[in-house]
Amino acid sequence: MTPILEARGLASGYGAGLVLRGVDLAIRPGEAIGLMGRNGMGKTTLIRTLMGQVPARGGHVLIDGADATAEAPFRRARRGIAVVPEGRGVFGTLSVMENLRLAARPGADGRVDWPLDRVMALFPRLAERSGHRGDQLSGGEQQMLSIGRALMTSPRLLVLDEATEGLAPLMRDAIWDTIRAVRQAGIATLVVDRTVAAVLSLVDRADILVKGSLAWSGPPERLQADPETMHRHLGV
Ligand SMILES: Nc1ncnc2c1ncn2[C@@H]1O[C@H](COP(=O)(O)OP(=O)(O)OP(=O)(O)O)[C@@H](O)[C@H]1O
Repeated sequence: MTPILEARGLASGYGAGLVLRGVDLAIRPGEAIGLMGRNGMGKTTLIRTLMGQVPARGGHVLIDGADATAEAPFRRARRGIAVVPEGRGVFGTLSVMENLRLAARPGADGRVDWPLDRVMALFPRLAERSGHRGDQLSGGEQQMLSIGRALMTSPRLLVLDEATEGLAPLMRDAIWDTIRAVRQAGIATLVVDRTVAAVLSLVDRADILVKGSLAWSGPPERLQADPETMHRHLGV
């Protein structure tokens, strides 16, 4: 199956420093991938380079097998890739409903897989607070809203960067349940999260970045059976 999104020998960085040093990674339709690695190894930079927010300095980004390395970020997003960014990206002065409506657009082939009522059904908590302003929501509710906004674009691939960071345990569980539901709906997911056990319980494959290249890739069971690798590359 042709990957939705692929990095081939991808290199990028900031200023004089190189962060990614030739990353190969592919996400196929319906796959759930855990992008893992210790702090500062380049996970967020990889997401930003895949989406075009950080320019590639070498290698290629492919979307559906076609070179997209020079494509603008909004064009990549229109091909059905939605990112829930670290830090959430909710409009604080707009209501929950307005935040969702503003994000709405049809998916890559014109389909609307996630109309407002389906998003509201996934997040009853947001439905109850539909008139509240973004900045009146708790951190977990803002995270739900951010995921809801991403779903309003009917993505084929949802990228989640630190979606559970800073949330209380119950709220974390609610976010993991949501990611599971998104997955079951057939959407591919690329998940970056510090909660290693939760990520491994969810994904089909773990890809571990070490110093800007892919150091390990395989099924979560194989990683869990290898405490040496878990400790060396993930610090657990
Ligand atoms: N805007 C920026 N300008 C300069 N350097 C940056 C910038 N963003 C990240 N870096 C540096 O790039 C390296 C990789 O950071 P990145 O955020 O991609 O790592 P990460 O694996 O996502 O880690 P974390 O879990 O800490 O976010 C780090 O050394 C970081 O300091």
